[in-house]
Amino acid sequence: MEMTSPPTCPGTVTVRRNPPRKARATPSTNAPQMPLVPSSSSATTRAIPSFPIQDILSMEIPEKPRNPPQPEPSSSSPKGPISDTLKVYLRIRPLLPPKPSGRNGSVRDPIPRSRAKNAWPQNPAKKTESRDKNAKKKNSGEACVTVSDSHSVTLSPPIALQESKRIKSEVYDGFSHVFPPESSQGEVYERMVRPLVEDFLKGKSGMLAALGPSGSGKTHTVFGSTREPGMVPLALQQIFNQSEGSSKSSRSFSISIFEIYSERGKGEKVCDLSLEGTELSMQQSTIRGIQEVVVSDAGQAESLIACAMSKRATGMTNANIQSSRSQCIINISSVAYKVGEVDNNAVLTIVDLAGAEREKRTGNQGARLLESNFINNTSMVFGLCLRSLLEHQKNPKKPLQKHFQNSLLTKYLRDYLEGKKRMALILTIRAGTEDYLDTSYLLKQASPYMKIKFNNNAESSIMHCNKRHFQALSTVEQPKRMKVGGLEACVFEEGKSIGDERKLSKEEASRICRLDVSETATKKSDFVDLAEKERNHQIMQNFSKAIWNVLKQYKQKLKVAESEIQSLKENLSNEKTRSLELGKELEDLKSCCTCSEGLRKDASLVKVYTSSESKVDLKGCGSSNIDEKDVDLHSSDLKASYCSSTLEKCDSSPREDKDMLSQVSTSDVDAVNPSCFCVENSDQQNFQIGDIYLGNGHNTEGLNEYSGIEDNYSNAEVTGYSQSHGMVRNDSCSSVELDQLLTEEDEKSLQLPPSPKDDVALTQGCSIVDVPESQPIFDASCKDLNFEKLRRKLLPVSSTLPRDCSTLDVEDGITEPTELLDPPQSQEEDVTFTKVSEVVDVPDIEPRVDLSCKAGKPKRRLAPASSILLRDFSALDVEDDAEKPKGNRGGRKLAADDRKTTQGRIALLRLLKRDLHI
Ligand SMILES: Nc1ncnc2c1ncn2[C@@H]1O[C@H](COP(=O)(O)OP(=O)(O)OP(=O)(O)O)[C@@H](O)[C@H]1O
Repeated sequence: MEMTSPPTCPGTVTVRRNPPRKARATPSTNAPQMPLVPSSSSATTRAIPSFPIQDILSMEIPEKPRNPPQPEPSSSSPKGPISDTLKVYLRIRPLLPPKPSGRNGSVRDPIPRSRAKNAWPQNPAKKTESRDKNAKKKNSGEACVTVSDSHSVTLSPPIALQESKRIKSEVYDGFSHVFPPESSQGEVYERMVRPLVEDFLKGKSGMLAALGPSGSGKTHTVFGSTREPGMVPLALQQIFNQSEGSSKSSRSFSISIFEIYSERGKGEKVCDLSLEGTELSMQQSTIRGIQEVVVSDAGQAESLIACAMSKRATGMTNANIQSSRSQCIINISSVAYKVGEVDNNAVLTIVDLAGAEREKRTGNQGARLLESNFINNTSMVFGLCLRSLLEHQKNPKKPLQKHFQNSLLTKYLRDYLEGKKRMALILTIRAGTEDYLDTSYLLKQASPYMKIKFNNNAESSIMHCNKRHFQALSTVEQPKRMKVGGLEACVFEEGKSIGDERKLSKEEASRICRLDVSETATKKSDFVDLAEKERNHQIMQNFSKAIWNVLKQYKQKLKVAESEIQSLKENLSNEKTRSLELGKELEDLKSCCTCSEGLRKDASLVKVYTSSESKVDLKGCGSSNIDEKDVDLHSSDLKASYCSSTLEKCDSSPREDKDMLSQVSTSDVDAVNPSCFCVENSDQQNFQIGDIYLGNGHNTEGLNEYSGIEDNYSNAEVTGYSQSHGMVRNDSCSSVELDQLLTEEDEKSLQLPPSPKDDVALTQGCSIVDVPESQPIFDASCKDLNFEKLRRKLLPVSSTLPRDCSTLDVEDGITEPTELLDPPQSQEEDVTFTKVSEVVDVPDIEPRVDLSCKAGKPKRRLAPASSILLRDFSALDVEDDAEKPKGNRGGRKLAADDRKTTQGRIALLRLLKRDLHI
């Protein structure tokens, strides 16, 4: 019997919580979904399909953009290319050029020159001399450029510059490849162009450009010769050979070729070189109207290009027998002619630039020199764009400069110069010592990297001249200074960091001057000044714009000012007109004023009753034509008559009533009597009243008699009007109302005796003007007189009152002027008011005031201005005036004799009248 043990229970049990993960099917694969199979192996084996290896292998994977094979991948090193889109190659032209026979086999030579007119220099002797000179230099065998390796070269200065210890060697690195002088065209093509052509055939555009100084081998490299075909023929052969060999499709290509040139340096033009050579236009980066010639084989393409090159602008210079004077651009485009095949629009562009040239090297003059300026300018702009692209590729943070806008060439090649398309640039240089500056300039401009082994003052001077171009390259160099006073003088100053400063001998200086300074100066003038000119042009343009704006603003301001001036002129004219009107008004007013002056000049007189009596009663005069009211003068009137400074014009009327006249006292100054006193208000005729005393029936003897009396009295006392007495200036007389002067209080104060003699009637013939000589007549304040109360009769002549007397109130007085002042017997009696500033001889007498008569004229009116005159008249001693009647003693004394002299007075008056022509 056999015993079996029970199965043991497992100690731990693993429980799987999460469901088993299932792998998600990959959509990209076409692998079929593998179904879930049972766990049995047989079933599983049947369910698993076989791996679709054949399907996977048959799938077409899209081709990725493939970079061209790098000949020498050394991107990690500075010696390698800095970018795939820009590759810079360097080719060194051999020092000893091949014999001319080799040149004859070039592509251009068999083609006749259609532009022989561009040949330069014209002087064959000079041409030969320059050739010999260049040959000597070339035969020197000295090289300034040595190839360090396949990516770098070393540029060594000439010996003269090395001796100065200021020109040091420079290492230029980073080239995709450096082609030594002995390199062939094929090598250049294989390494540089073939990748481009392959990419082009694969649908990728690219450009090959040759850049270098004149005569360095650009054209030779690009086009080559029959024996040494250049890049273009080699590329065409590859293109068409590969196309023919392609089994899939047959392709054709179109070729367009044009040049950018400048006639005599005036602007840039684009010319089609393919067929007719018509002028083209360019918009943005596109050439309008260019003709593309479809070629089917390499021979056809080469002949087309050869024909175009014959039309290209070329010329002879000292640097190159057949120098290119334009920028030549060849475009090879792929054209699909099979139905259904899509054109990839790839373009292979090959550019042969005109080489930068120095005047000293080329010997260009005139129009050719202008071409040189254009070429140098274009080359410089291209170099600036290239430099900017190189710096941007080294440091993407550095923005690309917009130099491409400054020339048509760079505009057209913008995409390449901005790194958007692939470009292979080959720099061609010459290795001769005489080419050192040109080579150095180009390398500084276009080499990816530069390392200066030694401090080089000459280079620093160039760097200084082109510091804007090579700022990135001058980081290592020590700051140096160099004074270049001109082509003849060359004095170097070593930087402080060097310290081993050594003074140059004259020979060294002159040699350096020959080799460096002149070259530097020329180079500066050729290359650097172009940028300076461009910058100055921009500055001046902006400056002129600013000035223009300022001028515009000033013009607007000027317009505003002119409008203001115009308005001011109008206002001024208005003011002038107004002033003229005012002047006229003033003249009118003055004419009124001049009336009084005229009165003075014309001896117009205002007759004033000068009766010294308080009241003149003509009733008894017997004068038939004198009314009582006309002569009824009060004492105040008398005073007013004095104030008016007028004197009666004496006139002895021949037909006077003798009765009346006889009653006139000798001393009477009868204002009423036409033969009374009259005083010319003119200054010229002042006379003593004593001379005009009336003498009734008296002859001159009576006058003499009177004269004797006069001795006892002053003239004023006798006559009241004497030349030697008070001169009355009534110009200052203001409005005076005499009645106001003689107020009642004044009258009382006057205490004039109410003597009946005061009221002298003419009939009594005892009216005497008793004026004391010691009393002033009137002061200057008695300007305006109120004749209203005087009841004075004015002559028509006196109707025009002086202006200053305008305030005279004569309304009441001017009632019957003619009756009073122009009696029938009287010849002329003018009573005038004296004018302002009129000097009138007024007798030094004091008017007597008949206060008794004041009661009969209670009505008094005070003019507003008279109040002022009251103050003026305050100077008048009224009390004295009141006492004046006492002074009549003389008059009375004379009155006693008047009767005796009446006849004589009349005669005297007549005489006076005759003398005065009154
Ligand atoms: N690598 C080279 N090998 C032999 N000969 C060369 C080479 N490079 C240039 N030459 C010769 O030098 C001369 C000047 O060359 P090329 O005309 O190409 O200069 P370039 O740079 O085009 O001048 P330019 O800018 O004035 O047109 C030509 O006669 C050419 O045959």
